Order: sequence, then C-alpha cells, then structure tokens
Amino acid sequence: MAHWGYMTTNGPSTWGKDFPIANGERQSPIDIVTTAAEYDSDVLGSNALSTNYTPESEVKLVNNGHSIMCQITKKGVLTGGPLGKDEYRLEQFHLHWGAEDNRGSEHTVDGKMYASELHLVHWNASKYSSFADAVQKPDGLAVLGIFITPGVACNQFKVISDNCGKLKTSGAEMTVDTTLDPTLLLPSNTSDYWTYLGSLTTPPLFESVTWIVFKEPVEYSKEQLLALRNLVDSDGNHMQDNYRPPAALKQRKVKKTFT
Ligand SMILES: CN[C@H]1CN(c2cccc(OC)c2)S(=O)(=O)c2sc(S(N)(=O)=O)cc21
Ligand SMILES: [Zn+2]
Repeated sequence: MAHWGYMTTNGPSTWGKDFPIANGERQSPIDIVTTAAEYDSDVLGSNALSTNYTPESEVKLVNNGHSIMCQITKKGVLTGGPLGKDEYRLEQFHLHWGAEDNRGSEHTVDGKMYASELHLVHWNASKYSSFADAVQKPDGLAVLGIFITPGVACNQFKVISDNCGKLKTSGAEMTVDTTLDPTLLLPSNTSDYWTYLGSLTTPPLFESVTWIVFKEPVEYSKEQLLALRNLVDSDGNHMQDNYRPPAALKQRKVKKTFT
C-alpha cells in the first residue's frame, strides 16, 4: 500500500484496508458529547491527575512525514486520575492541525473542531519495560489531548514554531540548544478533563490509549499556526489537515472530572 497519509488516496477512509482495527471497538478520536459524559467522583475525584516533568535541556524535533514531533529525553511522569497509581513516562509530543483555523483538532466537543490539537504521548512504565512493549497493550499508553485555539502566542511553543521552517521536508530532524518544559504546554486548568479508552489516531491504530482531553484550550498565535501549515509531508505536499475524523463511540462511556 502507498504509505498512509491524509490525502484522498491514502487518508483515514482508506486505513481500514491495511489496518482493519480502524473499525474496532475502541477507536480514536471521538466526538465528546458533553451532556452524555458521566461525572465519576470515586475514580477521578480521589487521586488528582498529576504531571512531574523534567524540562528538556535541548529540544529534538523530527518531521516524521505526518506531524512535527518532539522526542523527549528526560524522565517525565504522568499518574493519578484514570491512571490510578500506574506511572506513565512521557515519550514524545506532536500535533494535528488544519489548513484553516476552523478545523484541525482530532477530538471534537459537541461537534466543535479546534484549530489544532497537541498530544503528549506517555507509556505505562509501571507495567511495561519499554515504549515498544507498551504500545500494543490495552493499558499501555496515556495521551494528554490539548485543544489549540488562535490567540496570543504560546512562549513555550516558540522553539517548535520558530524552527518549522528548518524542518520542511519529511524525515528532517534537528536539535535546538534551548530548554523546554512540557508542563508549560498544558492549559492552566488541568483538573477539568474528559477521559475514555481509545486508540492511536494514526496507523497502526493500536487500541492501547487511555485518553485524557483537557476542557480548557491553549492559545497559539496566528503565526505559530501558520508555521505548522508550512511544513511538508512525506508526499511533498504542505502538511495540513493531518487529523482523523471522529470514530464511533460504540459501547464506551466518556467520564468527566467536572460538573
Ligand atoms: C505516527 N503516529 C504514531 C506513532 N507512534 C508509534 C511509534 C512507534 C511504533 C508504533 O507502533 C508500532 C507507533 S506513537 O505511539 O508514538 C503515536 S501516538 C499517536 S496519537 N495521535 O494517537 O497521539 C500516534 C502515534
Ligand atoms: Zn496525535
């Protein structure tokens, strides 16, 4: 098969050919229907979600042909909330975005799409020995989803948006000699989120992700969003609209931590 992507010929509607799990029981993203989400105080209220990230001393950026990714080298831990006592290690973060501000996020909220969505990918280091070991396990991964909306610039994201111009071709990598604290990429309110069991939103679409999607969006400037749209994908086209549309909820419940 031609390499998967987001064009008509290789996009989300074709992924089921090579990745039949595309039509599975716990696929992501989903449309979050806010009135159907269930407040669940015992599981969520008892131990708050907590992040303990170590700032990166240098920033490793990769254009992987589908997104721009930052490889994490320091020890960063996510635990609590739906993850219980398990400690999930931060592995990488990347984004999905649209060609215009009216689209680009993967999760939607009552049908509303945001301009972009940032994903911080973690693996269950309490139960598995490596990312590769965890990536296919039903409780192997946890991804924080942060909605991005046009507004003021996000200072911590500058190191990425300022270097997109040097990562214009698929496979391009660079290391920027500056620090980056992933904590500062999160919204100020990290108590209010939706959570559900889902999957990777790209091939191989493994059903191994506990999704945690924050209610509060983060603002990026127009210039920062434009920088993402100037990246080039593995087919040599402008990398944009690299989002999968919502999949069926099937027999799942979305939980929320706020009333
Ligand atoms: C291309 N994108 C995926 C890359 N991955 C990957 C890397 C190595 C091996 C592997 O399977 C064998 C998968 S990944 O696990 O880091 C993730 S997370 C994710 S998302 N959008 O759901 O947050 C997409 C991808
Ligand atoms: Zn993603």
